Amino acid sequence: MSEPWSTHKPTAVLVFADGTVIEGTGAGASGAVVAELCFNTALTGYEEILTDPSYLGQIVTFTFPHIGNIGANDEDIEDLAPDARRGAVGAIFKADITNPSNYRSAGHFNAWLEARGIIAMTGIDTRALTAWIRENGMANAVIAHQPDGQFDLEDLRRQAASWSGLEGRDLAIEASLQQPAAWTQTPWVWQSGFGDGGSHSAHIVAIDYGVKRNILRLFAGLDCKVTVVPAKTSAEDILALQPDGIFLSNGPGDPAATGEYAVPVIRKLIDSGIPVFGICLGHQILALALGGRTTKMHQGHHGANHPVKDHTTGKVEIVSMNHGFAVTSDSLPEGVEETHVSLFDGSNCGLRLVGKPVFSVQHHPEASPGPQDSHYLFRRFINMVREKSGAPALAER
Ligand SMILES: NC(=O)CC[C@H](N)C(=O)O
Repeated sequence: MSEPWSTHKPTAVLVFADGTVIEGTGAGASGAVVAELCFNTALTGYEEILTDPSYLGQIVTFTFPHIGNIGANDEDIEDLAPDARRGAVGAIFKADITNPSNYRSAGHFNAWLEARGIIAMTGIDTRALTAWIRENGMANAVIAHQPDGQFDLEDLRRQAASWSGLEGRDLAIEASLQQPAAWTQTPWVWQSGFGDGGSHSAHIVAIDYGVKRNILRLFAGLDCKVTVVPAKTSAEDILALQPDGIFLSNGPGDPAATGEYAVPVIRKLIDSGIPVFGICLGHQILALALGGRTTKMHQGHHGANHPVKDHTTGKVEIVSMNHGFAVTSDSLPEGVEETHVSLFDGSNCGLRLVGKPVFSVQHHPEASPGPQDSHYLFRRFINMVREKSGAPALAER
């Protein structure tokens, strides 16, 4: 038979270093980008996921089949600089993107992807691809979208093969703000939207390795004045701001690479006696500062339904996760206690420095997207701050 079965030409490809090519339909921005391929199993919050700066250098495969059908808006962006395009560089979906249907939508998701420079493809069996990542690990790959369907596959394969990957890469410096900034917005509330922080009971200085907005909102919502400072700010400059608490943010890339400049700063801040709280990358770098080690994970944790146990209370919380590196539990030195553990694989999810107001978690207590079980950690931190000033403690839950 000489007639082709289909005249459909793929307008997007995912190309692996070994030459494997997965064909699909292009969406979002056109072009090609090499990155690490990971998956996210959350059912909601695609806009928050794609704008989480921790995803810089990664392509996100969504296991949930319908992505984009509630459109896009400016309110659900997690990146601090909304136009800076720091976040996931590529995205893979099962279903084609439909017209938006939601009262909060301000535009079509495809146009939003394009404006943010995110290269995407649809028509992929994303659950099968996720099963493949689970077996084989997070691979380096090129995602390419060309409306005319013309691809130089050998060139794309070479790009995938020659990319050195995320290990050893400091991406926090790319995700971080260049100048200090004040943050006042409080969390979104049904029917009234975001609020603005008022009187201030404490000053939190957040070191920005790629911070998510909802973290800052939760601090502002707990009556804190919030100042965000760039990743390379010195301990002296941070202390000059007279913080009551110091926050170490989430962020992209390898904690070991970022730790090179962050660790000496964090050690000095711990010595100052001011309470310190870290999330995700901030947790990993804090572990390094305390003498622990981090490793690259096989498939990472990316989703919104991960069970984590808090050893302090014995309670299990369902959490939002997004990490591809982890703190090695047995590397934690004496005096540093493991406080949280993943019930999926037993990996470390939290630590505290015994006798000091210093602790951190691997998961994302701010959620966005995800369950709010871990919001109590913000109150735990603020209580450390309040204890120092003699203010009465907030209820943790
Ligand atoms: N969300 C984060 O802060 C991620 C931390 C780090 N980049 C990792 O992948 O493990």
